[in-house]
Parts: sequence; structure tokens; C-alpha cells
Amino acid sequence: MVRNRLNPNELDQTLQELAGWSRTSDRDAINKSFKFKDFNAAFGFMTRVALIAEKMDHHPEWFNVYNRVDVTLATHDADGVTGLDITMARAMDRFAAL
Ligand SMILES: C[C@H](O)[C@H](O)[C@H]1CNC2=NC(N)=NC(=O)C2=N1
Repeated sequence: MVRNRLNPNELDQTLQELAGWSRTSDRDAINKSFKFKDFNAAFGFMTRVALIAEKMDHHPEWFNVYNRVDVTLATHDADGVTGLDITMARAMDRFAAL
């Protein structure tokens, strides 16, 4: 089930395939800092992510300043990291590479 929390082993294994993603130190979540050319590129990324977040009904926590977007992913309903967060992380990596 995508909404079940990944156990620590599953999460560590999955993170090995996700470049730049780390476990968040103070809670069950994952995070990555994305850097873009400028604000326009950063906001374009956020817009693309927003559209799929609505489709997935799964929303990132993020902080943007100029060309940087710091993202934290967790499934609030499950109080931890689930397959939904991994799907979202992969989608974000794809959009960031455009
Ligand atoms: C009511 C609504 O479906 C839920 O609150 C959704 C919305 N977006 C969500 N986003 C995230 N990241 N985790 C959730 O548990 C979640 N739940």
C-alpha cells in the first residue's frame, strides 16, 4: 500500500537511488534542496509540482527564496514517509532536470 510508512531499512534502501534526498533529522520525513538558474526557473518547477500535487492529493512542504527550493516530504495522514513521498520525490527530480 502506497500510504503505508516505509520502515527504516526500506527508506535507507530507497534513498540510495534518490540523489540529494536525505532523511530529515528531527522527524520521519525526507528533504532535498533544489537550486535553479534563477527565480523564474524555481517558480516554474514549483508550478509543475503544484499541478501534480493536486492530482495526487499529496502536497509538499517547501520554502523558496530566489533560486532555491527546500523541500520536505512526508505523508501527514501516515505520520511518516510512504510510497507517495517517493513518487513525489522522483517526479520532482524529473521536473528539476527539465
Ligand atoms: C484531505 C486531504 O485529502 C488530505 O489532507 C491530504 C492532502 N495532502 C496531503 N499531503 C501530504 N503530504 N500528506 C497528506 O497526508 C495529505 N493529505
